[in-house]
Amino acid sequence: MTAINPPCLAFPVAVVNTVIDALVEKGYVIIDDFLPQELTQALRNEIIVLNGKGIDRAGIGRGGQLQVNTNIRSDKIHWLNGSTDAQRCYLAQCDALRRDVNRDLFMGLNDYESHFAVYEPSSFYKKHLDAFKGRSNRVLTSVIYLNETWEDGWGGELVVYDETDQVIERVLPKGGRAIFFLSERFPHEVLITQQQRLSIAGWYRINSSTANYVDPAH
Ligand SMILES: O=C(O)CCC(=O)C(=O)O
Ligand SMILES: [Fe+2]
Repeated sequence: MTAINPPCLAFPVAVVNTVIDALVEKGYVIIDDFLPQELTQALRNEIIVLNGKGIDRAGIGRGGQLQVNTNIRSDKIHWLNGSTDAQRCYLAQCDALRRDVNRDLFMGLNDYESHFAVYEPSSFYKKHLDAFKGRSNRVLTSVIYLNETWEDGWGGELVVYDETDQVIERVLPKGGRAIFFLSERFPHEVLITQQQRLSIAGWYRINSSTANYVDPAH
């Protein structure tokens, strides 16, 4: 595993404020070079090693109701569990962001779950919402991209729609780039990729009495 050097840096205050302001103004934000390069590289190395050993196809739903439906999505995922320095650093910074968001926006987020995702060539994730209104405890979605480079023409863009189904963003999954969006407001899809596409998708969640519902699509 690659050592992280310099050791775990906090997200700069200006970046945290950009996220918070954008969530208030428009409900989403895209930030380049969100993670320090060393951390992006360490996380990328990890997912490549894990993928080499073999990781599972993502399912839809949770627990006993988990189904693998490759018509909807065809990525492979591995949940982060804090078992390496890079994961611990990433999770610690995401948790610090959670506390900052709560402090300023009173969102009451109380945890963050995240998984690596590998989209092999010809993989996709059809249009979906990460949370349905009042039926999920997922509130804020984050996606961090881990490829070193990404070129136009490789496909694999994240297409984000607004509440009236108009395309508002086409995001190239460039390494170090991050997107945050309110989970129940923005339908989105991952277009078919031509190249192996690496990322970490994560969700800030609230505790709620509706937590018995199955979160859609994960
Ligand atoms: O990788 C992306 O750009 C988005 C992935 C996604 O929508 C999800 O995992 O729910
Ligand atoms: Fe999603």
